[in-house]
Amino acid sequence: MSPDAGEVVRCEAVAMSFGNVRALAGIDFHVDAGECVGLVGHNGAGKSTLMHILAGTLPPTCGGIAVGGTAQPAYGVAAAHRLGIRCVFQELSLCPNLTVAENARVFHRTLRGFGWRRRAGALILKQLDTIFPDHKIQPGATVSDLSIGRRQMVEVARAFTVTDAPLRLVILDEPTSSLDAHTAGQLLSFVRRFVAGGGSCILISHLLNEILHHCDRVVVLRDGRIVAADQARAFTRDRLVAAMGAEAATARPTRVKVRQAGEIRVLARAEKNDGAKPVTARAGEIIGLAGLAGHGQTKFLLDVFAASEHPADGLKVTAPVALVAGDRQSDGVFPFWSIAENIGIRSLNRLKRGIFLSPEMEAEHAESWRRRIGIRAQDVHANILWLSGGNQQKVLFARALGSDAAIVLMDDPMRGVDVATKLEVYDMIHAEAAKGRTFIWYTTELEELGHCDHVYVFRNGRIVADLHHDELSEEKVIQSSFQEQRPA
Ligand SMILES: Nc1ncnc2c1ncn2[C@@H]1O[C@H](COP(=O)(O)OP(=O)(O)OP(=O)(O)O)[C@@H](O)[C@H]1O
Repeated sequence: MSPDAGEVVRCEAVAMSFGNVRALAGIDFHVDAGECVGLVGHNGAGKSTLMHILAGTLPPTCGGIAVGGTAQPAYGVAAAHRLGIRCVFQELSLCPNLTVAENARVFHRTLRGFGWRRRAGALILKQLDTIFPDHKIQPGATVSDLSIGRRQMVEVARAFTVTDAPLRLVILDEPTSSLDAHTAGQLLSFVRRFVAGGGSCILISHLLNEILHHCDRVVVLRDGRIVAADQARAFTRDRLVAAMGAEAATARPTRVKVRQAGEIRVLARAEKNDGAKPVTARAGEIIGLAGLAGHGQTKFLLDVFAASEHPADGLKVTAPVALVAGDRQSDGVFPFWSIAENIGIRSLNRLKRGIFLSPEMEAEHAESWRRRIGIRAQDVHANILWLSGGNQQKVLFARALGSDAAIVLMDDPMRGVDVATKLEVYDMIHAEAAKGRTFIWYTTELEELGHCDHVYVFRNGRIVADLHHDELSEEKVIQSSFQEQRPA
């Protein structure tokens, strides 16, 4: 490897296999100082694996890594940190039982001695203020009490904090997947400021507009190989999608036929005794929940879910419910179970022979969904954690859609799902709604609201707008997200 002054990191012929799964098939990849490189590819293409190798958390099966032009034969987490390479992983890595400040301290071992907690708090707060000026996160807050969006903000801010070690490259693996459009915009403009100041970033995202508008160069991975690499301005969305191998992934019209009122009614209030309008969802309706992240949408979904089991004040649910969790790490995936068990858990009654669960029926059920929703796994008996993040999310869809639930609650469910799969899932949602299934869908991706019959916008736990499909626009949703509710 020849030294290059402007080069931050380079890997040559890097390959990685997990058993007989080849995640990377020999990759040459580099990042220069002062550039943001976008990395895209289908679910399971190998993006996170490459990032783990660059962050030193996974040693490659073969190939070499050089930092600043110097080969690093003994590369690992400590070396990466010392050399200024940080990573914000897709599955967040904060310690949930520690505070925000304590999590910052874990990263910076020099923060010790008298007053370390205050100094760690000040450090992370300064970075949060810089990246997300209106974050409202307290350094003393326990991480498990924060919403997934706020945890993502802390994780991002922590990666950019500096004490004694240098900071040269920050790898961001789907950093906006749990952020609303406003907060995602703040992060992406900060990334541009960071690279303008000479820092470097790798940005992984399934939101291709983020890649096209905020990266200097784009690299496309497909089945563990680089299939395209060029300046961002040389790509169009269609060229990116085609390079990813998703021929069918052209945008389709999102207009949905507004259906007649049916017999299933979900009647709920966003917050008890607050005078807000009730949410009504009828059979076959696709209802959107919007607004800035953390303004009560997830709580509302969880309240509906709980009310389907136990009657609750002001909340009436008259049909079986399934939930697609957005925070798969804490609420969705059973980590010690196989893919088949994770898919079948919501359908146990239908997978029994006599009184016992039939492993064959469970495997058949999972196999049919593996094919239908394109879960990239060699075997449904494999542990779910062997799947890439997006493929784990597909398992959660399969669990809900394959169940008998008449109402499917979706908590920002497309986190980490690739473009082609998203379009397939949208089609499935429309087909299922046409058959009478009801969807209540919280999304941080504004364009997904176009699939909904109508949309409730949340602010501070209350519904501040009820927008019908025909009057829906991004501006109206954003405007309502920032407006306080008028007195009823
Ligand atoms: N710990 C593991 N054990 C077994 N297989 C793994 C493991 N981690 C990743 N893989 C496999 O390696 C391949 C690449 O996965 P990777 O997570 O790098 O994909 P990705 O491009 O990041 O996908 P996504 O967009 O879904 O996050 C996949 O086939 C995945 O199943």
